[in-house]
Amino acid sequence: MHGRETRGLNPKLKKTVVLVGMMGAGKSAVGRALASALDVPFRDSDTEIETAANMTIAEIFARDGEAFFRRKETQVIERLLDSRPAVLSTGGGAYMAEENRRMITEKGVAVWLDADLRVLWSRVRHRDSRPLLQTSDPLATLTEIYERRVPIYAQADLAVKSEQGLSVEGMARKVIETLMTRPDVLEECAR
Ligand SMILES: Nc1ncnc2c1ncn2[C@@H]1O[C@H](COP(=O)(O)OP(=O)(O)O)[C@@H](O)[C@H]1O
Ligand SMILES: O=C(O)C1=C[C@@H](OP(=O)(O)O)[C@@H](O)[C@H](O)C1
Ligand SMILES: [Mg+2]
Repeated sequence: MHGRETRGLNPKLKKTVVLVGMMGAGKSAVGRALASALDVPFRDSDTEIETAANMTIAEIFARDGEAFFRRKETQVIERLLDSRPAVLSTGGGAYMAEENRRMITEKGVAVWLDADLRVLWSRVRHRDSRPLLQTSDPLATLTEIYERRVPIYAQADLAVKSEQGLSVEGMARKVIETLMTRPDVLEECAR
């Protein structure tokens, strides 16, 4: 799936697609594939924060704390929503802030990548890059975060279910199919 060759269609993105959802839902991986398929820029709020600080997310949490990280996250999302339509992958906690939800829905469209706990755990369990999961029982922590956040993610404008076994490209295609139901977001143009 490359550029505008996607399934012979010529989709034109009219609003920034903002991917939200849990750690491991695939926001970063699917976001990159989606941007490539739609031929639009790809941005990841975590990467933007890391680049600006010249530190990893884990280092920022350790040195400056989560509250500092959340302030940077809001600033980055606000800035990125002001550029031309793109795919913006957020960090898993970004959608929890009411201010962020308001900005995202005003200027873009929020798409929840909805994966169940088992799938999420299988994707995050071997990674130590996520400071919130550096606890004595990371599965219990992930479960607690999941249960607390799901009702908020459910407020997203659109939701796409991420099943075990579906490839990143397959998931990007599923997101495009969902976006196609919203002509105010993704317009199918004649060649
Ligand atoms: N169908 C899929 N959707 C999303 N991620 C997948 C899928 N299949 C495998 N993965 C892998 O799961 C991980 C998801 O992590 P990531 O994209 O960093 O998620 P997030 O940014 O939401 O935390 C990546 O390593 C990705 O390659
Ligand atoms: O869920 C969260 O609060 C977080 C998710 C991470 O991003 P991913 O969802 O891309 O892993 C990153 O922003 C940070 O570790 C906090
Ligand atoms: Mg990510």
